[in-house]
Amino acid sequence: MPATVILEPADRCCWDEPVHITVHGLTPGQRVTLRASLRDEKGAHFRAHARYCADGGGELDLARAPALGGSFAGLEPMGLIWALEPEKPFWRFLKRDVQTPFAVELEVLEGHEPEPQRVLGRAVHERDFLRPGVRREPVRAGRVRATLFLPPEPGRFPGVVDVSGAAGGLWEYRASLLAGKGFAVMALAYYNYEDLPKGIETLHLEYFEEAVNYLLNRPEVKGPGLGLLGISKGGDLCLSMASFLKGITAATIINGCVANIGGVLHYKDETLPPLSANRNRIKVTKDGVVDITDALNSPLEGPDQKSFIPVERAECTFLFLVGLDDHNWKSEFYANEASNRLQAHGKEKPQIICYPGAGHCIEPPYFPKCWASLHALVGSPVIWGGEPRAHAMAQVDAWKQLQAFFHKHLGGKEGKTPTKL
Ligand SMILES: CCCCCCCCCCCCCCCCCCCC(=O)SCCNC(=O)CCNC(=O)[C@H](O)C(C)(C)COP(=O)(O)OP(=O)(O)OC[C@H]1O[C@@H](n2cnc3c(N)ncnc32)[C@H](O)[C@@H]1OP(=O)(O)O
Repeated sequence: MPATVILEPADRCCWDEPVHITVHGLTPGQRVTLRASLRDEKGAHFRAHARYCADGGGELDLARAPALGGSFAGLEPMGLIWALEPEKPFWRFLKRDVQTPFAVELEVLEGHEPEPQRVLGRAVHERDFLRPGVRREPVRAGRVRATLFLPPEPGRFPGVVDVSGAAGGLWEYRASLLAGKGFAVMALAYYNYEDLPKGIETLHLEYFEEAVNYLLNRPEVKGPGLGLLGISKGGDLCLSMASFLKGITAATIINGCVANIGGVLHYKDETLPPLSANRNRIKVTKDGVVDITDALNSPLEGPDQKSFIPVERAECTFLFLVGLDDHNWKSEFYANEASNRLQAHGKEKPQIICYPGAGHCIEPPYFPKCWASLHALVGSPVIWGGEPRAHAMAQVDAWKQLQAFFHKHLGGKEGKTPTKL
């Protein structure tokens, strides 16, 4: 008997939203395997599968039925998405063009055998990166190279600058999704994009200042200050922006470093050198992948203190989101040191939310965790850390927390989101 896959919302939703999957038309207690697959824009295949049993009425509801094994186990209504794994080694799940969705193919297969079985039902679920009506506007203003995303409704919105990690380019997926939640978000490129510097060796905060002023002057942006959202290298850039520039009200740092990283940062007559590293502390795992967790020197010792970002100069409120299994570097230590420095100077204690089992790449909800991939500054694959389920839960919570934080400090909805972890 053919089975019917029912999706709610039907056919499509935004990538950061859950989808409710049920299967109708099975026999009571029937053993089936559900399989999800997706092809990214470079043609790389991602797959996940899980074994289930239908209930006494021949229905399978992923919100009620635990998976009995496969890519994950237990009650995981979104497991088929967050547990997607690349076929290609060291491949990372990324979205390059936010104007097109990812199509997830779902199949219901007969039985629990590991080999392919008869297909009982099938559905395609499209997951969008632009909520209907969200406006996408490329920004080429002065030196600024960015993309601005505006919510569909007319009005003025809390403004956020989104700064990605090292590797450069212009990554829009976080900004486009966040604009769907009522923010005016500018994804900002800062190197390796169009006519911007090719490398990270020398950056000038004046560029970021120009971007901040551009966004603040947009009529759609509710002032008086902006939010900053930075991950990894983007995190230390946001700390520097908050410390040196005017017009910043709130900053969320996802697994950032409290010291300047990768290249020299200049602002007017001040310079922050990059934190130095010791290659002898780089480990190679049993799979032959590089683990750089311990490579960087401490920003509390010797000449490396010059790289410590003077966060005490910042006038804004901070939220640090930390993966406790970050293998890129010591994010918890850096967040605590930022907090210590702020408090030592009489500043407000920042909120630090730590996620056990979460790795370095804390992305929007349901992004499959990447085990290891090419690290632009290292030149070889590095492990990012994170246990898949804990990492997936952290991404859902972090997404809620950063929205609540920005709404609280930039306007819009009030309130604190209690962490579920
Ligand atoms: C034993 C060896 C020892 C080595 C020693 C080295 C010592 C150095 C000292 C180390 C000190 C440690 C210092 C730590 C400092 C860390 C500071 C930085 C912290 C961060 O910011 S980490 C965050 C990383 N960045 C991001 O998250 C942004 C996302 N972008 C990316 O990851 C990259 O841009 C990406 C996807 C790898 C490449 O994108 P792009 O440039 O657009 O891609 P191309 O098409 O041009 O391809 C280039 C290259 O990348 C491969 N590629 C493309 N897509 C992917 C993908 N989805 N997943 C994995 N790999 C991908 C592609 O195949 C190309 O590779 P080639 O080999 O073919 O050139």
